[in-house]
Amino acid sequence: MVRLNLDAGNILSEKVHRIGVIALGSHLENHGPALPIDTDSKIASYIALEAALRTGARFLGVIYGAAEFPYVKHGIHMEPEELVEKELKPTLRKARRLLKLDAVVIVNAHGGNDLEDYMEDLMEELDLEIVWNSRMVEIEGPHAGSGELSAGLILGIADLGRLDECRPELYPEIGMIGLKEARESNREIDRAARTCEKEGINPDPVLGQRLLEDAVESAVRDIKNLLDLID
Ligand SMILES: Nc1nc(N[C@@H]2O[C@H](COP(=O)(O)O)[C@@H](O)[C@H]2O)c(NC=O)c(=O)[nH]1
Ligand SMILES: [Fe+2]
Repeated sequence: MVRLNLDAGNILSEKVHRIGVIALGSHLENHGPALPIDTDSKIASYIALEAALRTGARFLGVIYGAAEFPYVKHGIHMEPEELVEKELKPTLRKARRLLKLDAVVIVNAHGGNDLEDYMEDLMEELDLEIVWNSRMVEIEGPHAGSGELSAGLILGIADLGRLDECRPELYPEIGMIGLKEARESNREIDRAARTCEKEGINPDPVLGQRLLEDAVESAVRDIKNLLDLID
């Protein structure tokens, strides 16, 4: 049996090898003409990878698939139960077994992944400490709005040459301004839509950097807290 060099690399401590960081977003979701359909997965993956690089935690990649409320129709999504049972649970089970993990931080960057209430049972069934981190969704503001576009600008996935086409009458998903059913069904979405209507879409690299840094530092804090938790 090979003895691994657990003390090597930019690690917080040898225990950090037992903590995984996995990204969860959405790969198939319209974000207007200036951002790709997998914007949420790319933002989540950046945050998860950067947090792993800064702490030495295991980067576990990205989950395929995403959930969404039925009244939000801007992409291709699955039911939350299906995402948990068919994607998240088997992936975490395999990671725990193969990498001998004791804990995982799930970095979510898609507003429709309303999975926090599933975490308790998941921890129980997998005998795994799990932290659900949705910091980016909490701070970015409206869907495909200034916040997401600015983060996309920093990641190099935003096409500002198409900014003049970023009009809700052409792309109703922007700020969810044109998603009538979603706005009538969810006060949060309606509020975000009204903010977007008022403020417009303004790409700002300083805002983008600040949002991403805030989200990465949030995931780093979760990893540090888990280090104190696992013995
Ligand atoms: N997709 C859903 N989003 C939201 N909320 C609003 O959208 C963004 C999330 O956009 P993403 O592209 O990152 O998914 C979020 O910041 C909110 O402004 C929902 N509303 C939740 O309360 C939702 O149900 N689905
Ligand atoms: Fe999303």
